[in-house]
Amino acid sequence: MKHLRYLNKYFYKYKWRIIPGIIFVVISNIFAVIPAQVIGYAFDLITENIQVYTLFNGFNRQEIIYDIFSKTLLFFGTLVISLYILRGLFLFLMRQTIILMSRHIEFDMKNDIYQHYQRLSLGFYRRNNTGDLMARATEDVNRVRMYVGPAIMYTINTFVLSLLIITSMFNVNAKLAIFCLLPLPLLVVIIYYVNTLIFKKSGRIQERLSDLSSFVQERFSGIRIIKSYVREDHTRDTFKIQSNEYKEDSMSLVKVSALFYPTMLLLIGMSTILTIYVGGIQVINGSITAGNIAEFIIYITQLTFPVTMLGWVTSLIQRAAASQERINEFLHIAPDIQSGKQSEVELTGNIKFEHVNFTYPDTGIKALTDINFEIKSGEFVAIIGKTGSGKSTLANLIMRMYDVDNGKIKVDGYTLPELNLSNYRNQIGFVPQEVFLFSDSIKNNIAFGLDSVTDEAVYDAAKSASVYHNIMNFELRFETMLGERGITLSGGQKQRVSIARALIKSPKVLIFDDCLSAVDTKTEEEILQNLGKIMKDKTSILIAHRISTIKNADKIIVLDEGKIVEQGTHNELLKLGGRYTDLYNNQLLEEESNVF
Ligand SMILES: Nc1ncnc2c1ncn2[C@@H]1O[C@H](COP(=O)(O)OP(=O)(O)OP(=O)(O)O)[C@@H](O)[C@H]1O
Repeated sequence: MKHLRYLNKYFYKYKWRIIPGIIFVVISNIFAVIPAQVIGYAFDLITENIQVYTLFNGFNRQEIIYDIFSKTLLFFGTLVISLYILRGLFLFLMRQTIILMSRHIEFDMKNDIYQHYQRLSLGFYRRNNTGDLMARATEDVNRVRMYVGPAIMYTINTFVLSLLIITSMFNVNAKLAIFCLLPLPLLVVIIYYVNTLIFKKSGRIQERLSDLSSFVQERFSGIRIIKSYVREDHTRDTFKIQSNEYKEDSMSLVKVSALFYPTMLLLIGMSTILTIYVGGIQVINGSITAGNIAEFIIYITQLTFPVTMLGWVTSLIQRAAASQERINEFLHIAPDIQSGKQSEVELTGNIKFEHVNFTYPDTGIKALTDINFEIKSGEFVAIIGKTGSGKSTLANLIMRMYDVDNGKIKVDGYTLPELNLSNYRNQIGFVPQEVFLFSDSIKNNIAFGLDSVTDEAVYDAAKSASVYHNIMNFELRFETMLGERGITLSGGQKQRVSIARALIKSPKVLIFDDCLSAVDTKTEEEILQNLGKIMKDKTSILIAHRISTIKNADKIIVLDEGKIVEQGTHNELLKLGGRYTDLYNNQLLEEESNVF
């Protein structure tokens, strides 16, 4: 329960909704109790009037009595209807304040959670799967909303109504009140247990459904693989098994729900029978009137719904507490990467690694060992090495996606943790190894890193990335949609759009993480030439596998198993006759064999 305390700040924020809400609940319940008393009174009046009417049998006064009698009845009827209309009005106002407040809180919470998620570092996203992140921001928030809205509203409502009704009942007759209320606690307990069971079962159904939809989503995304490996039948069978589990769970829920209403009706029926039986004896004794029985029966009917709600509300609160605990678990995670205190600086692009060691926190894989090098501002530096040698890790460390274990990375003399993170990252153009394009137009994908942009700037960036002509060949040109409902770009086109996205920022430092792999050598050369012009006097770091891509670099760093094994220019490294020369010779051999 303590987890729900987190919500108090929202209640405080919306106090001017919840306070009137409570007042409306009280008023609406007063208008629920008064009609029962009026009906009881009218009931007694009817019995008395009928007696008087029969007394005047044969006299012409009987007509006048009949007239008075029907007018009184009409008056009571109108009164009851007016009272119920007023109750309806206040019920409407109660919902308008409390349920609306719950929607505001839901909105605030979703925004807070989303904002917090964005601040968390890459490690967090690796540790938690997307489905879980989404579930906490949607389903869990929804369960908490059921607490801040309906649960609170019904709790106050049940409390106020029960208080008013029980007081009125005891005012009429204590003995009858006790008999009448006797089955109700049993009803609360049963409803609580049945509801918990229903929630547990529907939770499981929810899980099954989300497993089923993830399964279907993944299989549809991989439909090409399924078809090429002729696994349609196998996939259909797996779907059937999962679908069957969902069906079984749903059937079991239906059984429990089917028991719910009959049990409830049985207990209410018992309460009514007890009231009539005990009340009947009291009427014969003369301690209450027949009208009181009518009044009590209305009370029972009115109490039924709130009492049913009590069991429901208890399970709602339990579920909300569990959901809030899950939400809090993420909200209390502090970002691993904290921005530095240094005010914004304009980078010149001097990067220095001093004895840097780095181990991935989740896997314990030591990716970099004692890395030392310096990139002077304006240099073009290439990083090469076998797969898994730590090249992307190096790029990630420069982007400060992770912090180093020990050693220092200095940029323009500042260590990375000193720098203002957004200001720093904003000045770097990063093209990751795995291209990611949003389901949006090509133009918006290129302009992604900027708040405002001109068409010209987008065209220039596309030209520099040598993708302009490809885009112009599409019917909608730069407005062409990418992603699920749009077109699919080729691997090389995707890489070039991703490069254009980095170039449009006119970054001070540019990092290309093996993003020319799907581009043919002629286009690659063109891009590199454009880059030479754009990045003149700015720092460029290029991670590549092909020596042809990097041979003109000012410095080439050769990595192997997380260590720098060689560094120098192309010619210097060839002279060394070491690892770089081996790579060079291997690639020459490959090219020659390709020719034949
Ligand atoms: N996010 C991660 N979490 C844990 N370990 C990782 C992560 N990313 C990479 N590694 C590990 O770190 C090591 C270096 O990987 P890295 O991606 O830096 O290599 P690379 O040289 O870029 O390889 P490639 O040329 O294949 O892209 C590998 O052993 C890899 O398994």
